[in-house]
Amino acid sequence: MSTPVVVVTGYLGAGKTTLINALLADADGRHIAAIVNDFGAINIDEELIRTSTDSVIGLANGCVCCTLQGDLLRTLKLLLARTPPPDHIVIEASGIADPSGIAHALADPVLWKTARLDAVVCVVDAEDVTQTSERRADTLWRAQLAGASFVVLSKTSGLEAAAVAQLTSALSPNGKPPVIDADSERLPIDLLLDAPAPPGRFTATETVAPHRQDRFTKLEWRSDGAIVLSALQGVIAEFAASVVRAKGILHLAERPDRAHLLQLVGQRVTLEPMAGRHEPGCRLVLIGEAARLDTTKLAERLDAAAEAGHTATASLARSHPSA
Ligand SMILES: Nc1nc2c(ncn2[C@@H]2O[C@H](COP(=O)(O)OP(=O)(O)OP(=O)(O)O)[C@@H](O)[C@H]2O)c(=O)[nH]1
Repeated sequence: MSTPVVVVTGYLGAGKTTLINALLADADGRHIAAIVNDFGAINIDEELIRTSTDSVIGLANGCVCCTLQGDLLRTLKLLLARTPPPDHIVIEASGIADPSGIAHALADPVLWKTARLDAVVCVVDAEDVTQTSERRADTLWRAQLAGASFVVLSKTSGLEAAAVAQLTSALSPNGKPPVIDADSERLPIDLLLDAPAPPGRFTATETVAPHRQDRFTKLEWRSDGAIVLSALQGVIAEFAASVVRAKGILHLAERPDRAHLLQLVGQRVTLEPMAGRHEPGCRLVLIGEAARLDTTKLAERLDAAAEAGHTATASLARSHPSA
C-alpha cells in the first residue's frame, strides 16, 4: 500500500503554510504528516504548522527541489517507517522551489511503491498576480504553475469577482488544472488529498535543470532581546521596496510578555500576537532579489532596532523594579 504524497508549491508568501494548516484543521480523522521546507535556516513555517500537528518535520537551509533532495527522501522514509504510518504526507516546498525537481526526486521507482506523488498543488497569490505586472513573466512563478495538478487561489477577498474570474480562466484555460478559490470556498479536502494522479503523470525521469540559486538573497537575523515597534516599523519602511518576503517571531519591547508573528509579502505587512510560549527574543527571515537587497545594511538597521529594545527594556525594568 503506497502512501499518497501531495506537494504544495507556490511563490514566496503565496499562502502555502496557510493552506496546509487549513488542510490539517479539516483533516476529518486522517493522519496527515507534513514536511516543511524553508530555504533559510530559521524555519518559521515549521513552527506555525506544529501548532496544528505533531507530525511535522522541517527541512531548512536549502531547497527540496535541488540541494535537499536526499534529505527529502530520507525524511519520507522516516515518516513511512513510523507505526502507524501517516495516511497522507504533505510536502511544503520553499517559495523558490521548482516542483519539477521534487517530482523528479519522488519518481524513484523503489520509493514509489511506498510513497506515490498524487498531486502538486500550486498556491497563487491572486492579489500579487493582479497587481504585479511582471509576475506572469517570472520564470520561477511559471515553473511552479506548470507542474500543478490543482491551483489554489489565495487572497481573493479584496478583488472584484470579474478580476478573479479573469485570473481563473488565464490560469486554467480549458478548466485544467482545476482552480479553487481558498478565500471564498471551503477547501475540497477529498479532492486535494484523495485524487490519485493518472499513471505516468509524475514519473518523468529526465534530468531537471537546477534553478538559479543566486536570484534571491536572505538575511536570517536573531536577537536575544525584544525590539522596539517604532524602530522595526522604520526598518520595514526603509527596506519595503527591496524585501519580497519577511516572516518572523518577535518580542516587542512594548509587549514583552507575548510573541508576535510578523508577515510581509510585497507591500502587505501584518504583526499579530501569537498564542502559546515561544523562544524569547526575535527570529526573522528576510528575502529579496539579490540584485536589490543590501543584507549588510539591513542587518545593521535591525541590530540598531534591537539595541533600542535593550535600552527600552532596561528603562522599563528600572521604572517597574518588581516586573
Ligand atoms: N487574506 C488572505 N491572506 C492570506 C491567505 N493565504 C495566506 N495569507 C497571508 O499571506 C501571508 C503569507 O502566508 P503563508 O501561508 O505564510 O505563505 P507561504 O507561501 O507559506 O510563505 P513562504 O513559505 O514564505 O513562501 C500570511 O500573512 C498569511 O496570513 C488568504 O487566502 N487570504
